[in-house]
Amino acid sequence: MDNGRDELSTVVKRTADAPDAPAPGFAVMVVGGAEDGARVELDGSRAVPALVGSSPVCDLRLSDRMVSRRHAVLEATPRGLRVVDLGSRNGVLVSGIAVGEAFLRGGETIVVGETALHVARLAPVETPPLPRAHRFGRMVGTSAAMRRLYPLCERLASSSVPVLIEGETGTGKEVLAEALHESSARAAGPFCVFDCASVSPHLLESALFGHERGSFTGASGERRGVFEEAHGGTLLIDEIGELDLSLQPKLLRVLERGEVQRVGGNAWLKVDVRVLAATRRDLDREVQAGRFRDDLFYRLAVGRIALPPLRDRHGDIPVLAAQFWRALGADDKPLSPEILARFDDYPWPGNVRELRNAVARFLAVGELVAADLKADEGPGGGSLPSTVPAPSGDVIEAVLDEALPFVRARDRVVADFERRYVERILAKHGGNVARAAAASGLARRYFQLIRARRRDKTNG
Ligand SMILES: Nc1ncnc2c1ncn2[C@@H]1O[C@H](COP(=O)(O)OP(=O)(O)OP(=O)(O)O)[C@@H](O)[C@H]1O
Repeated sequence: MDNGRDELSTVVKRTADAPDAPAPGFAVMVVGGAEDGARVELDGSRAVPALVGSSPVCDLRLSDRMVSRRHAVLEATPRGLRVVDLGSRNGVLVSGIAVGEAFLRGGETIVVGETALHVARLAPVETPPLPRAHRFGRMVGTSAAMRRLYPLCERLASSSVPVLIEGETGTGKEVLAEALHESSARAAGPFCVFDCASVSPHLLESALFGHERGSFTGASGERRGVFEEAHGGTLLIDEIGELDLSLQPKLLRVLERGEVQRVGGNAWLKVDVRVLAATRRDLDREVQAGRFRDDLFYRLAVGRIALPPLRDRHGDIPVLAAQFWRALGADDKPLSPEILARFDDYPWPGNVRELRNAVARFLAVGELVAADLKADEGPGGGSLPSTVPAPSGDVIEAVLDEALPFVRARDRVVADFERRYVERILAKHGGNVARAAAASGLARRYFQLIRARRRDKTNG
């Protein structure tokens, strides 16, 4: 497996509060101590974040023993240099005051552990014009935030290095992973997705690496793991932040050796797989908190892309809504400006997925479902249509036990309800879709849509 970190160590990350205007540039320099004079520059046009800490992955690596492995993150934003304490042991001081997060203008001194860092603002430089591309594969977006990402996506697609894709739920991490695969030299090979959150912990190892017959109770036959399935292609390990600490060294070994060992087996099997990983967690914090191994992070994040939330993609909502409107089978009539304006005003906590679902519901029902677009009800406010009956307690309990974020938990409950509902009503009507749709009181097109969505999820 290729680990061309040196060529492609670029990290592009945009944060929730970074609008489209280019950010000013800053230089942060160590003053005194073993690393006196070491500096990092944060390019305003690309908003490149930098890690400060004692870990080898850090852009500003400090040998100060009072500094945590991942102590703080620095990022150029239009509001100034953003400094965030990553939960360090000894905190971050700006001009003598302890801060969790602060925006600096330049001229300040940041103290981490016993090390002082001087912040200087750089003179503005001419920034290259944004690329004109409006999409990367199936991933659509005309906003500046998205267009800034496309050149990096192109570069990463043409290499075989592991890539870490970060972003809130529904921002399109899986779409991007597939687009990277499809634009790569591996496009003719398989694209496999493995969701660490959907497999129970005791089956994870066998699902990833396979098992030999009789290797544990219930292993009646041998089984290939997803690494073997993805041989010659790309494997997306979704929700990598959920991977149990005990399995992380095993995954690291596979990435280093390019070989897997099935559970209960002795042989090492060669696998040619490009690994992409996705997470909605802040892995920098997970590493700092000791829940994710630094060395595994280093292996996975050779390339790193953070997808911005939809609320920061200025101009993308109408483009995406129109695209979904057409793709979901609407006739030639475009979405009305009133509906687009209401979409544009909404913060979309469930991001592009929530927008797609809202368009699908609008298409099916012909009007916005009353509970949709109520931004004041908290994350995902009210996008559960009022026509959906309460799911059974066992499903809710199971989802609650997983302690997922609200939007994701709600999606799981609705998904489970939809699957069971469709199966039940189809069975009752002998598999006849027209009769099942009529009996459920849904337009046939909407019924088919739910059915296809469930099938996609089951296959995916
Ligand atoms: N930029 C985009 N262009 C077109 N469709 C998109 C885009 N981003 C997301 N989508 C659509 O939004 C939905 C959610 O996307 P996806 O599953 O890739 O999100 P995700 O970030 O992986 O979500 P999660 O973290 O919940 O797994 C899909 O239906 C996908 O097709």
